[in-house]
Amino acid sequence: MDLNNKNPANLYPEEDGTRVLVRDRPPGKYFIAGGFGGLCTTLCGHPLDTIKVRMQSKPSEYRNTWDAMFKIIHQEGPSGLYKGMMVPLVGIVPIFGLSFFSFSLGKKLVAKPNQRKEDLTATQLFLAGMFSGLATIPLSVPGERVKCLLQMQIGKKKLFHGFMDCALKLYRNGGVKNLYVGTSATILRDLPASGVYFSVYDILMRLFANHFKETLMWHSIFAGGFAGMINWVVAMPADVLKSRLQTSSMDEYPRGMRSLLPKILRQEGPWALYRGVVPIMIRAIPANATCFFGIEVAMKILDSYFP
Ligand SMILES: CC(=O)O[C@H](CC(=O)[O-])C[N+](C)(C)C
Repeated sequence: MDLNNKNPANLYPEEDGTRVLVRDRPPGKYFIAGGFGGLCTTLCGHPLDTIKVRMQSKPSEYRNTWDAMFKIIHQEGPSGLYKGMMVPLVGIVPIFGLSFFSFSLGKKLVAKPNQRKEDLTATQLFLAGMFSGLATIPLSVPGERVKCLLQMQIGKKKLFHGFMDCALKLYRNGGVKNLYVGTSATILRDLPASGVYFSVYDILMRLFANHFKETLMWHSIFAGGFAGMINWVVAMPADVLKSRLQTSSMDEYPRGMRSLLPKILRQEGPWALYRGVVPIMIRAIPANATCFFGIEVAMKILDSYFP
């Protein structure tokens, strides 16, 4: 699909025709399109996310990705892979919306006076991405806490009956603090990971635009899949800490990461910080490629209604 067809809504050549510029859109459009991208990401990537959380939180039970997948399907049926999906479906849409919205806002904040968005340096894009990661923390920490706990429920006797029940039980049993278990680990994960995610995507799209003079749908899908992979290479160690903290009780690790990290390194070695990397990498490419595919489609629709 040519993103440039008929009305060049999102891309247009500079006067001398040598470069292609990305048109600036209002941040509200990024919120809606980003939310739709989040929906595509969840539908495509949730089963592998469940395998990752299980492997990270119960390492002794699952030998590898396939072992985890077969055990879950054998013991709980295929629906076991979709456990806890209601939270991302309800939560990821606004989180991704906010994430793409605040990245576009972050680009405005880091731009020097008269500097065009297209001329932002890699460092500026990284900072705008970190800003986006920070903006989503208030929503993503409780969302991840509930999602991880639901994904870890095994067997018939269920402690939590859905995401509202889980959120309410956590709140009644420890207040807001209980919902925000794992905040530091999530900050450590999302700030640098969002920084690389958005900067890698934007730089790749710029390279494509300069090389091909127009940007096609597959460029966006490729750049999104690649950005998703790099995002997780950076995010993994903090993600392991986050998953362990968020699937434990409030008093298990009283000093949070400072209690957990030395314990993991002592008992399991540094490679434990990359536990779950296989399912997350298998997930990252299609999940983020579909995310950016969804965003491009949503943007095209929005541009045709609100040029
Ligand atoms: C940690 C995370 O959710 O990363 C997102 C990519 C993915 O694979 O889900 C990226 N981002 C939060 C920046 C939208």
